[in-house]
Amino acid sequence: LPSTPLRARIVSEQDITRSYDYVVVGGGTAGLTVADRLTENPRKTVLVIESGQLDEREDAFLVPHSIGTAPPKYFYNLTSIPQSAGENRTFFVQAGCVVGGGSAVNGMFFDRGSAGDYNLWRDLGNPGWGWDDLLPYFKKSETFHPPDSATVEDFGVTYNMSVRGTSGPIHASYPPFLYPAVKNFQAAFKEFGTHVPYDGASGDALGAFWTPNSLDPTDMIRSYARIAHYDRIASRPNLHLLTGHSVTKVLFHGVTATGVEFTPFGGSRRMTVDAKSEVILAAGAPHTPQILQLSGVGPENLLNKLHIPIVANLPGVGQNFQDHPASFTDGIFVNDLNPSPSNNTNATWIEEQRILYETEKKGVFTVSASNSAAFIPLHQLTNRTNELVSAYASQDPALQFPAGTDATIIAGWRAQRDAVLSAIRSGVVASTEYAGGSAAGMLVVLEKPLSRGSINVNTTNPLASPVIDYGFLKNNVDVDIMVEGIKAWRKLLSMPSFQELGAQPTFPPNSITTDEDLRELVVQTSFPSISHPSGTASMLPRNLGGVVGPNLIVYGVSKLSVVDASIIPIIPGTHLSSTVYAIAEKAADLIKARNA
Ligand SMILES: Cc1cc2nc3c(=O)[nH]c(=O)nc-3n(C[C@H](O)[C@H](O)[C@H](O)COP(=O)(O)OP(=O)(O)OC[C@H]3O[C@@H](n4cnc5c(N)ncnc54)[C@H](O)[C@@H]3O)c2cc1C
Repeated sequence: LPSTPLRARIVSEQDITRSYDYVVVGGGTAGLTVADRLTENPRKTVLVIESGQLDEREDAFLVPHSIGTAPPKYFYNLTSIPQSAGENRTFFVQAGCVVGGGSAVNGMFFDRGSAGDYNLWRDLGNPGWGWDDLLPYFKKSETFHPPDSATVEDFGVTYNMSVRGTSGPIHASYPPFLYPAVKNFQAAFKEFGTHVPYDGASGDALGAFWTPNSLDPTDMIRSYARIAHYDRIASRPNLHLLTGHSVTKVLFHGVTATGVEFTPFGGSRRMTVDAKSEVILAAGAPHTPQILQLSGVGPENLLNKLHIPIVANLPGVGQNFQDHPASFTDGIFVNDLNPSPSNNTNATWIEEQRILYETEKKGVFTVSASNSAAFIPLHQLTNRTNELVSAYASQDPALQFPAGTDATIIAGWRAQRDAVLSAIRSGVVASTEYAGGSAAGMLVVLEKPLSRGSINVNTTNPLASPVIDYGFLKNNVDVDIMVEGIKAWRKLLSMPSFQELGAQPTFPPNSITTDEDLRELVVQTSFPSISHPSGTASMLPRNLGGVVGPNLIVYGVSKLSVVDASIIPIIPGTHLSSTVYAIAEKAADLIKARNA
């Protein structure tokens, strides 16, 4: 295993001082990024409180090939409520409970959305949050390492250094190993008629393109918030990280946040600490709304029901919950190339590859998620775009929510719906991602769902799980678009470059032909999440159900901000980690500026 020295210093309860300039709640992707940037000023003190522990440099965290194998102790035990539009199935909600949060356990796919994705945020009432505004922060967050010349020559990987970062803390690079069938994936999309962006990170993430991983090419290990934003700076005396402790609520004097209450993870003893300048919430989309609601910031009727004293009535807290639902497809390549993912079941080959990784940092152990991406606008998938867009447009927003839903939430959905439909019509956002690249089976992912879920507390016990409702497939047009995605995948397999490999679909089987039957299959077998929870403290105007404004300060209170994936108002067509780093980099600048 890589032997980078362990540098992290964590503090114990006894080391904590009475007050800090900033208390950051959650030492995950966004929280550690913000804490790093704020402690660049040696006169500012920061305490990060994190429920999880430091990982112990297990392969599961560091070795790309081991993604998805972190033991359960590094995850929260969260399950959704039964999803009524998904045959009442419940789903495990993946959220890392470890220093680094999602960045420690994710699939290391490191891409960005299209300019249209972020411009939707800006145009919904968030000046300063469009693509042009965020690009400098995407760049600031990363150091991009170009692929080696063999990869460029063999696979035709293209990249544009002018949109890449060259000195940021997170390393973005290509593994020195790619499965040969990835070439066929890229070629098949071209034959299908999709656009091929030169670099998907340029704001043009519409089509089939190459994308790096969050991978440090020096050691060929995961690059993530724990190493990049904590180990790297752990010796700063103005930064304290308290692990194994959970924040139970934000403390207020009137409507001014003054600090937090916290407890040993899973324990009952309560302690408090003061924040002189700001309490910064970065507990991730599942937990940030829970903390807000328990602190008295949330929907009035919910708080009243639980006898939680109201600090600010904010109906949007915990609403507008989004993720990327996906359908599973499968198939075979009768004439598969060698090596292929099926080699991973060959013990001899794997042992050779392990040795290759340990000795030369090469081979399949450097591979995490795929390096090819396909994010396709709706009109490239189907000729039913107008019909599907009209079906969404004719829906009554009020009918999307239970009776009694606050009018601002309904108005917010209507505004999002209209903006998304206009973006779909003009083809500036992707509707479907095909995740995979080296096999016939791919995840068909819905990028712009219009179903919305919620995350709410149903008890005042801060250690209980919140009630997680994905709102999965509640909007029937989402199902239609997933069906179009599966039909297009079948067509894709019939393209010459996939036929060269003898591609044959096995699931859904060819016997399922009608849209009606495919709809039924989607309802029965698709799932609500590829671990991209977002939107639960949305950055939107207050009259549209927003929780924070473009300055990320929570409405109705002062000295309290949110900086994690919760603020995303409309989920972008991308995996979320690089976007969360960019949000956090921008958040840090906003916080620094207002507390200078
Ligand atoms: C399994 C998985 C696979 C993924 N794959 C990819 C991928 O391949 N590519 C990609 O780009 N994105 C991927 N993502 C998504 C991406 O990693 C997340 O969107 C991103 O990390 C979220 O960052 P965050 O700061 O909002 O939350 P997190 O990084 O989850 O941070 C929240 C932190 O707060 C802590 N916390 C929670 N409650 C409390 C409390 N009460 N007190 C103190 N601490 C608390 C948590 O323990 C956690 O460390 C994946 C996510 C997961 C979970």
